[in-house]
Formats: sequence, structure tokens, C-alpha cells
Amino acid sequence: MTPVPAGTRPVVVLVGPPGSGKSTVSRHLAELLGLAQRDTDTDVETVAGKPVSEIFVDHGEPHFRELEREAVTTALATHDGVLALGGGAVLDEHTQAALAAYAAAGGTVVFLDVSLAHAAPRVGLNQSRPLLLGNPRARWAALMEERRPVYERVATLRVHTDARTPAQVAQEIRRHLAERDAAGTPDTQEDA
Ligand SMILES: Nc1ncnc2c1ncn2[C@@H]1O[C@H](COP(=O)(O)OP(=O)(O)OP(=O)(O)O)[C@@H](O)[C@H]1O
Ligand SMILES: O=C(O)C1=C[C@@H](O)[C@@H](O)[C@H](O)C1
Ligand SMILES: [Mg+2]
Repeated sequence: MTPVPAGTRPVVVLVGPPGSGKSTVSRHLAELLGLAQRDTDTDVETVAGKPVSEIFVDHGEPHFRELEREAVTTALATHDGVLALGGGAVLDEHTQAALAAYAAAGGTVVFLDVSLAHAAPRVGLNQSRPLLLGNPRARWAALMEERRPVYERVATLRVHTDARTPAQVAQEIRRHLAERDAAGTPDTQEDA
């Protein structure tokens, strides 16, 4: 096994609901910063050998959440680039504690915020999101109402994505990271 260098951790972690753009923005941001990109949904799919939607059908959501917790723990400890989490990863208490420790050590957790009006067309009727099956708009709205306080609590920065392209969102995050580095101060709760 390759030893993990002491102090290795992501440069930035993206959280938010389905369709907020975590996966897409993480790729843009990694490109902008010249860093590696990682997505815990992809890590879970690699471990399980099947897509997220099939894991839900074949083994149920609790099993998916166990694999997800493992994937988040590993990525937070070993990935030194841009990390996108699955939309529901922040619901896990262990993950909440891990993100709190990461933020307390100066890490940046970005909540990609989005309204229902903009999220609905982004997620559409895509069958790959098992939690939105049936009535994607209503299910997304209920899920966001329940989760918004959690996204806000774990984040050190909230970035609005409604009127921005994924590339613009990535640029906004890069601007924030550069400002923070120039100021030499860790993140506090901020809006951008
Ligand atoms: N700011 C944006 N403006 C317009 N479209 C966007 C924006 N961000 C993402 N999209 C589009 O929305 C869709 C969903 O984006 P993406 O898969 O990155 O979301 P996600 O947050 O990773 O969702 P999930 O939680 O399901 O993994 C993609 O087709 C993507 O191109
Ligand atoms: O919001 C959620 O709970 C999910 C979002 C996706 O990223 C996947 O992790 C899965 O579809 C569950
Ligand atoms: Mg994603």
C-alpha cells in the first residue's frame, strides 16, 4: 500500500444537493487549479462494480450509505485535489464530524447552492438519481428542505450557482481560494 503523506487532504470539498453541479464544477475547478479531481460517487461505483442506481436497487440505500461513508473517509484522508461528495453524504454523522475536523484544520468546504427552478431542469428525469424517481421536482424540494441546514452547517463557503455556468462557479471558488491564501486566514462562514 502506498503510504499517505502526513497532512494530505483535499484542497477543497464540494457539497450540495443533486444537480447543484458538484461533479461538473469539481472537474472545471481541478482543471483550473491543475489538481486531481475525485468524486465519492465514482469511488463507490468502483468498489461496488456497478452504478449508484443499481446499488440502490440490488442492496438498498443503507448499504450504499455504508460504502459512501468509507469512500468519504478514505478520500478526506488521502486525496490532495478537488473532492466532490455525493449529494447525501453529509447526512452521515461520521462524515459530518470528519468535515468539521477538516474545516477546523483550515480546509474549505463549499456548499453549491441552487434553487428548485434551476435544479429541476438540471436533474430532469435522469434515471441515475434513485432518490428522485417518481416526481423529481417534489422529491428534490423535500430533500433540499431537510438537508439545507446540514449543507449550511458543514460548509465554510456558500456559492450561488443559479445564474452561473459551471465554469463561472469554478472561477468563483478559485477566486475565493486565492483571496483566502493572500489574506493568510482560514475560512469563516461566507457567501459568494
Ligand atoms: N451552474 C450550472 N448551470 C447549468 N447547468 C449545470 C450547472 N451545474 C451543473 N449543471 C448541469 O446539471 C447536471 C447535473 O450536474 P452534476 O452531475 O455535476 O450535479 P451533482 O451535484 O454532481 O449531482 P449528484 O448529487 O446527483 O451527483 C449536469 O448535466 C450538468 O452539466
Ligand atoms: O442526494 C443524494 O442522496 C444522492 C446523490 C447522488 O450524488 C448519489 O450519491 C445518490 O444518488 C444519492
Ligand atoms: Mg455528482
